[in-house]
Amino acid sequence: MMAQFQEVLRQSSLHPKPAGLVLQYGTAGFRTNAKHLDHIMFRMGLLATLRSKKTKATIGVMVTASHNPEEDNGVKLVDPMGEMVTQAWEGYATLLANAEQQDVLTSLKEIIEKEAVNMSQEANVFLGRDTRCSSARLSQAVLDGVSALGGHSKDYGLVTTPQLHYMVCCQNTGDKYGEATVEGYYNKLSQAYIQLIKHAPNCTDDQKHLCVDGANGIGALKVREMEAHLKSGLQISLVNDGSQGKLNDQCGADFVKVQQKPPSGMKMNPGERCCSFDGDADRIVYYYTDSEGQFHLLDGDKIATLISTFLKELLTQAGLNLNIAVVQTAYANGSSTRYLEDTMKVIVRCTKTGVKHLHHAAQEFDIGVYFEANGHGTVLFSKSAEEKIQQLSKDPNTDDERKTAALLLQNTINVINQTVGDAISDMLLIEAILATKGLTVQQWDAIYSDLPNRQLKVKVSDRRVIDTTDAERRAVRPAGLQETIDSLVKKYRQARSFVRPSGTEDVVRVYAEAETQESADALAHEVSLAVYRLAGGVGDEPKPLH
Ligand SMILES: CC(=O)N[C@H]1[C@@H](OP(=O)(O)O)O[C@H](CO)[C@@H](O)[C@@H]1O
Ligand SMILES: [Mg+2]
Repeated sequence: MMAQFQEVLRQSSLHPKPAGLVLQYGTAGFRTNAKHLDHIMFRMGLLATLRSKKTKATIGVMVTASHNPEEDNGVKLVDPMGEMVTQAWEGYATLLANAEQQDVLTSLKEIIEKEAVNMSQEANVFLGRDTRCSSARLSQAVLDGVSALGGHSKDYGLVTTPQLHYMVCCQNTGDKYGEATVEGYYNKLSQAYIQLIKHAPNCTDDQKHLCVDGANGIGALKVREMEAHLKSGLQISLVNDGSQGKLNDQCGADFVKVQQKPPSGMKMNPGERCCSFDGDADRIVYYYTDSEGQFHLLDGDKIATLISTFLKELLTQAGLNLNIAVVQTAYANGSSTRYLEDTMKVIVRCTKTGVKHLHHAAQEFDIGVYFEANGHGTVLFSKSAEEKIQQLSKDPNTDDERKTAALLLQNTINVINQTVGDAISDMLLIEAILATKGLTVQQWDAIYSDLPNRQLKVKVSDRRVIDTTDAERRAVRPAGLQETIDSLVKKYRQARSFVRPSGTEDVVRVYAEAETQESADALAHEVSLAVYRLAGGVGDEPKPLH
């Protein structure tokens, strides 16, 4: 053990921490300019190795900064079942990341002791990275961390974030979930997709066509690889494939969602289905322009509605009594929540922002559909739900209609990456649903109409002065803020507004929705002013939008 710690010390000195630099393991891991991350990567290699020893399972490390600019990078840890690393270890990650150079061993030993990690246990770490130019170098730093503690590693190289989550889950379930290779991933998903679209007999080549914006990132590379497996079941036109443009620059899911406009490079014919991935392909949004040239966005809420409608219909056809819930955050459009509750009559849950919260809430149901409005989400099936579906599909006494529904459900399960939101998997599921239901993108969009909404950011000196409750929908601090928001909301029809400190940026986020865009904009502005005045705004006072 002594020799091992000596090796950690030696290697750590090759990955020095800039003195005084403090970073937090935030909503999506560590994320900042790539030049500050070498020591973080090395230390996350160490931590992943400890986590692997502790759980006696393979742990994943993904090097990516998702939708952030090309100059940034970041790292996320993946737990044994492919989920985000558990909260206590996020704390250890922050502790280890911020230890000054001479304190690295002390912090490491503290974690080992607190978690009673058996250091003679074998460790295994899976590594993946996105296409950023800093990612290869930073991946090497992670590998150095793993080897310093004597762990084994497998470097998958360029993969999407959800692909890495998938590999970890496959490995730790003894390949029950699938084969832990990129090829295995393509085979499982594409075979399920091909089975699903067999139930769409009249699908023309036109209907099979989809424009994909790859955000000039890893998703573009992986969609290309996947295409051959789909056997023309989907005709993809890929733009922003990384051959020219810059990663996430004027393109990608985050750009399209926030700017509410198409990415550069996308030529859109009226009514044509288009979608955008983000920089690590764990988010997707759809959109089209109508015959008047008006842009229409179909975000995570519309996706959750489409998927849950489809699943609910199949459950009815199959005669299966399984509960189904949709998990959202406060950012979900009020129209979607109302439609889900009142018309679809599914259970709706609201959690705090951040995928891990949604994922955990979704685990409490037979079938849990979760999506953030920005397009990050997936569907979870409980073990017993999967078993019931499987039994039904094999039962010789089941009539044809029920059997067909059960088989569709089974293929739906197989096309979904249950470990985490996955742009490629979500795309295949959405395409299969539209094809089997014979829906155009306009018909999907017309299921309900979004309430006009606006998101703004306010700079304050310390965003932690804002404290929220009720899944971030109400502010309990500073005094008077919630009362002010309540009285502003009362001025507008169908209005709702809330504020919360961002977990990834140094800002307070303001959300407002109302009957008209003018009202939503005015309300967002007035609430921004209230935040600025009551929560220590810095810089210029927020200006009205119009
Ligand atoms: C309003 C919004 O879109 N917030 C995003 C953003 O979190 P904030 O805590 O709001 O900065 O980044 C998270 C990580 O990618 C994502 O999970 C979340 O949905
Ligand atoms: Mg992402």
